[in-house]
Amino acid sequence: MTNSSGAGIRVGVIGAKGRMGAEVCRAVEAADGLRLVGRFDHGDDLGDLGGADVVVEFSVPDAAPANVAHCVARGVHVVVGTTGWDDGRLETLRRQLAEAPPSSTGAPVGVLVAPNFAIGAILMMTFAAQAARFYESVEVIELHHPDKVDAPSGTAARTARLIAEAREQAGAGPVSDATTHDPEGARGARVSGIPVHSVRLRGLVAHQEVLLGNVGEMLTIRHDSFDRASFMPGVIEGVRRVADHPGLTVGLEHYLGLAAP
Ligand SMILES: NC(=O)C1=CN([C@@H]2O[C@H](COP(=O)(O)OP(=O)(O)OC[C@H]3O[C@@H](n4cnc5c(N)ncnc54)[C@H](OP(=O)(O)O)[C@@H]3O)[C@@H](O)[C@H]2O)C=CC1
Ligand SMILES: O=C(O)C1=N[C@H](C(=O)O)C[C@H](O)C1
Repeated sequence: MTNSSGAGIRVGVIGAKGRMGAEVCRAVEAADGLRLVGRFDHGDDLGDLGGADVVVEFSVPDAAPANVAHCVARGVHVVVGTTGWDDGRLETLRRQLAEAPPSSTGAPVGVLVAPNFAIGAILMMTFAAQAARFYESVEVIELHHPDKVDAPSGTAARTARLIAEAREQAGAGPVSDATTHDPEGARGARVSGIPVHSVRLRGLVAHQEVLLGNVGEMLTIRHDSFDRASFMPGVIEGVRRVADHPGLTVGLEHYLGLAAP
């Protein structure tokens, strides 16, 4: 995409003072053909978004829907990394997109909501969904830094959902679990019927294991982000391609040929 003036893609960042937002600002400034035109954070007036063609949103789950709605209502494409997009929020966003004005090039607005931009995490989710139907037991363990405000992680919630969908399509039954007494919640959360366990530990960044078990064997699929740099190629790819994907896309895998279009 180039904008109407042909001067590359003008990019705004919401949540620009945060851990991810600051990293995204650096990555945009270093990327060919992208120009950082606005940094916005808590309390800032988003206004005309600095004239951005594409906004990258990394704030907090309770703020992201209003920020994205602001962009969409102004015909600005959005790449969203913030978590918390349940079915209700996604449905509201679809309605907002249906009523949105066209973008600056006249094309319909595109929004990409991606729970994880790291290529390895996307592959982990894809592999887990492929493997899920072959195993009696599946559990997800996500491990993150202790400053993270949401649990389970957006990636774990998405992984559990993809696993559950794959199992349902294959006619696999519920995962085995004889537990009848768990007053402290030691068995973790159930997301789409899949047990999910959240660890918060100083020193960690973002990590996940999917454990799949059968009689006599276990398959472990693990991904580690040791540095937030791991998310940047995916974010930049999203910025470059979001205008070619009108409407709502959930998951960067749809831009990478890893999922049905
Ligand atoms: N999709 C992916 O690949 C990844 C997603 N994430 C997700 O991204 C989100 C941000 O993570 P992280 O950067 O670590 O969090 P941070 O807390 O470091 O950053 C969030 C920033 O957003 C600001 N903020 C709060 N409210 C608003 C608002 N209404 N408008 C604009 N900015 C606001 C915060 O300001 P203040 O602190 O002053 O409130 C803070 O500067 C989380 O949901 C996280 O799970 C994280 C990593 C990768
Ligand atoms: O808060 C984080 O750090 C992360 N959030 C995303 C999530 O909740 O899945 C992506 C990644 O795990 C890092």
